Parts: sequence; structure tokens; C-alpha cells
Amino acid sequence: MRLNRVVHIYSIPMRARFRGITRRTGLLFEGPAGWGEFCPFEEYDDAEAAAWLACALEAANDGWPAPVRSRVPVNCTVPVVSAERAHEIVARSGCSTAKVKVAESTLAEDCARLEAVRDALGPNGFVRVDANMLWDVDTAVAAIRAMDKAAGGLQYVEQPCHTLDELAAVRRRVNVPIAADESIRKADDPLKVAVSGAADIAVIKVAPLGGVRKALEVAEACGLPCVVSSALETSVGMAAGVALAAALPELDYACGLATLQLLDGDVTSDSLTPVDGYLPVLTKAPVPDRVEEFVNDVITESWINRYDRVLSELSR
Ligand SMILES: O=C(O)CCC(=O)C1=CC=C[C@@H](O)[C@@H]1C(=O)O
Ligand SMILES: [Mg+2]
Repeated sequence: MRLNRVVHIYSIPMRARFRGITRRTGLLFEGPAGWGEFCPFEEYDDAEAAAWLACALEAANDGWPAPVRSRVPVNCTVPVVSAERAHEIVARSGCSTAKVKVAESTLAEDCARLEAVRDALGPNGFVRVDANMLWDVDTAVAAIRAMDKAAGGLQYVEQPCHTLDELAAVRRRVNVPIAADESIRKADDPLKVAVSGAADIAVIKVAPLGGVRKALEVAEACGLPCVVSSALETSVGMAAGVALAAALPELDYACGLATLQLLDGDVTSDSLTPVDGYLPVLTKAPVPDRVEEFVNDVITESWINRYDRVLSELSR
């Protein structure tokens, strides 16, 4: 689909640094079925960005498969912030599950943050952590044991190490369940990743996997309980993640789709923010009616060029 109709390019500041970024940028476009969002992270090459464009084109051209639920439970996401700030984020979220980013600060700081998160959630909440592949096996085993104690029990640990073999080795040595994220979304062929011996839970992300239909196939192929997580989209792209969570036959865990709270603004007045720990399921993405607040002319041309290049990559 050539970009010959209205498109918007946005640049929104993050409230706190997250995965090394302080602004989120992307391109929004409209098709016959609604709005789509193309927002691969800036360092991704055109080959990696192709799945993200396929996801946006699915939303704009085809729409999504029918949902089997009308709302989706979500976790709040806690960046690397002070223990006091973490407490505040969780207490204000209305969510009973919190996912905490770890391994980027010291073990003592991570444990202090986890204690604060447990305090904010109370004994019945769920705490999970994401290490984004930053540990080796021995470091992971020691850190997970310490964090499990500090958090008063961890629901699972997401991607403690880089490879599937390392995940399997950690999994044999700790009692906390292991979730695979990068092992799936960065695989050459996500449909063929043998995650079952290495992980207990699959994290699936709609944009890196090429759209709702593709992600549903990946979920089925990996044969594990799934958690749908965002890629820090605005509400336009987030609606596709919610559509995926809504279409999964089983949904046993809260999903990482409450990340609009990490952005300092949204492109629409119909923001996908959780109420009492749930997001509503929409049939199409909300209309971006507040984009002028985040327009950035400096990056417009480079995003349009990127769209064109990635579109050629997709049709190869
Ligand atoms: O899962 C969540 O709670 C929020 C989403 C989230 O953590 C992520 C979104 C995008 C990029 C990633 O570094 C990160 C993740 O690793 O899961
Ligand atoms: Mg992750």
C-alpha cells in the first residue's frame, strides 16, 4: 500500500528511560479497515522492521480476527526507577500484576524495588521480572533466588539469558517459571522455535511477529501459555496487541499492554488506559485525533523513506 493518503509521524517523550530510549517515534496511516501504526525501534534494520509493517498493514487493510473475550487483564510495567517511584506506579495502576525491569541496576537496587512493588500490590498480587537477556546462567540463578525472596514470590522471570540452552539450564536450577520473549520475537523463524524445554510461558508481541494472525500461529506452534506484551506503541498500535490477546483461545495471565503509562502523551483522545486492571477490546484502532501535539517535522522524511524501503522489503 503506497502512502498516498493522510499519514502522521509522531515523537512522544517517555516518562522514564525504558530499554535505553527516551522518546518513542513512529508513523500512523489509514487504510480501508482503519488506522495502523508502524513503529519499529530506530536501530532495527529494514529486514527486522518488515514484520512491524505487516502488522500495521493488517490493521489498516484487513482488520483483526473475531475476539473471544471483551476485555483483557493487564499488568503494570515498572521501569528502572527508585523503590519509592516503583511503589507509586504500582499503587496508582489499579493492576494486580506488576512486571519489573531488572538486571540494569545492582541486585540490591532491584531487590529494594521488588520489595516496594510487593508492598504496593499486597500479598495476593503477582510480581514478574524481565532481565532482557542480561545475565549468564550462574548470575541468573543467584539473582532469581534473591529476587524471588525480595518479591515475596515471583510469578515468572522473562528472558533471563540470551540462548534457549541457557534458559533451559536456568530453568533446571530454579523453582521460578521461565518466560521466553526475545527467543521468540527475534528468532529467524518464530514458528519453528523449540521453546517448550526452555520455557514455561511464551511472551508474544504482535508487531515483531507480523500481525494478529501470524502471532496466533506462533502462539499455537509454541504450545505454551501465552502472555501478550506491547512494543511501546501508542493506542493505535496497542489496539492490535489487545486484539491478539482477545483472540487467543486461552489467556491465563495478565498481559503487558498497559505501557501507554510509560509515554508522556498519546495520539488519540480515546486512549487505551486500563480500568481496574483491564483494557477493553476494540474492533479497530482508535482514530489519532491528537497527533498535532507530537508532530516532528525533522523526522518526517526519514520515516516516510523508511516506510517505502520496508514496503519493498516486504514485497520481495
Ligand atoms: O511486558 C510489559 O509489561 C511491557 C512491554 C515491555 O516490557 C517491552 C516492550 C518493548 C520492548 C521490550 O524491551 C520490553 C520487553 O522486553 O518485554
Ligand atoms: Mg521482555
